[in-house]
Amino acid sequence: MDTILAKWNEILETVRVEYDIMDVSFRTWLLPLKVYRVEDDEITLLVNQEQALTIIQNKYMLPLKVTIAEIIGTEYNIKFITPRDVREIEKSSSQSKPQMNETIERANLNPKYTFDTFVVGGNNNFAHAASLAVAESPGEMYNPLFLYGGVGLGKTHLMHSIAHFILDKDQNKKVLYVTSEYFTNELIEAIRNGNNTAMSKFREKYRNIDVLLIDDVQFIIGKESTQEEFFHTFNHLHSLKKQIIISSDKPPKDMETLEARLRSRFEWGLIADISSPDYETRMAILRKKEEMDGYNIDDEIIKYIATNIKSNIRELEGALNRLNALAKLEKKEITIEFAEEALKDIISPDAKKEITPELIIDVVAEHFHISSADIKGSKRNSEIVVPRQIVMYLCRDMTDTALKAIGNILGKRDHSTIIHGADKITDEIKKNDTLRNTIDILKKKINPT
Ligand SMILES: Nc1ncnc2c1ncn2[C@@H]1O[C@H](COP(=O)(O)OP(=O)(O)OP(=O)(O)O)[C@@H](O)[C@H]1O
Repeated sequence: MDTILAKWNEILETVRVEYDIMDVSFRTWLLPLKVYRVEDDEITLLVNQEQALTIIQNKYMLPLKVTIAEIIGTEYNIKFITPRDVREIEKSSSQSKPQMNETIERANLNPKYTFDTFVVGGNNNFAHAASLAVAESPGEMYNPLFLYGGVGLGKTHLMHSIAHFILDKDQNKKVLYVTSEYFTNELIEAIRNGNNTAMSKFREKYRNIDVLLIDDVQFIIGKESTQEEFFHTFNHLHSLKKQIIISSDKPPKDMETLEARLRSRFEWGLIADISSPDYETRMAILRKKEEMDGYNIDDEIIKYIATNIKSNIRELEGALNRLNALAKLEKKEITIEFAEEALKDIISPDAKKEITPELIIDVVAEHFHISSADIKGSKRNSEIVVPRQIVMYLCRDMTDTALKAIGNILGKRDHSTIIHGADKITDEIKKNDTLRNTIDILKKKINPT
């Protein structure tokens, strides 16, 4: 497009001279033409007045085609459109975009998690190849595809990549990504409703699907009715050759307390692991992230992060974000000393193992897709208040930290506020199965054993 635009005046002038076009004709027919689009071997030109279309097509199409080939060195087809066509094109593209966005939203996908943004390295190349194979022919090759690996190593990213790939090829495919926690909570709700309609709605949702992605399946261990329901969902989809993709923190054979019939089904298809990335892959991931987010950080700093954060890609990315945010906030340059100070909590090997209120705040914030600052802050909407009370409950339950200290960390709150918040959750858990399930999962996330 740029080359054509840059040479457009020269092209018109050449047509005028070589085809001996009178001034008045030149100004009437050729000068108002605008380059609308250049795609592959076709140039689309916008004709401002519908009445001019036939004349331009008949008289000037060939001269333009020949001159463009002479000047640019490539032969293009020339197409003409009118403002009315442009309106149609823009209307239909603005309709198809939200449609795709809606499809992605309905499937529960993160638009950023695609194969394009996934860095392939020695730690994940098998899982990546298996995912690509499944994406290319869902339901045919490996069913289920079982991806496993430690925390923050890219399982979710790969699962979403498969889903995007399938939807890009066929927007009408019914694709659904859910965490096993979400599946469990929906099931609890359906059961709690106590009527057949709720249960059949639940079943219809999960069985009327082409591709089902279930993340973090380890959290259904010990939940009998969830395992039972998932077992039937699995059988139903599998028998119809619908693709199932599962992720977990460990391979099926190590999920000892999972029902045996589910464990054996998880082993039917292909099992692929993702391990910790090596240094080169960590560097490549950081560079990709830097490029995508438009950061400009010294190579020395990138190497420092890649050398020191080894086992969790989420932390690797988090370190880069944190450096960038802090540098902006404090209006400082990112030097090695700055990075050392800013990342000391992440990099210090022992700091992470201990269960601290800070760790609890981070895990709860991530779980509820809010920021740690919100939890410590003063917002009072329920999206924040409930996670904040959960933090109070978990800090009291899982750490020895004094209530006063918990209060201080949580934005200088009084110790009676902490007691009140924690008690509220203790009471609520007794009557609310969904909350109990969430607390259960949060505890496992905070203290995976
Ligand atoms: N190979 C990779 N290339 C680019 N980004 C990656 C890669 N692997 C992981 N990431 C990024 O690291 C972050 C964590 O990845 P993801 O959430 O997929 O991990 P996970 O294994 O599902 O973690 P969890 O066990 O907590 O569910 C994401 O932002 C993801 O985009």
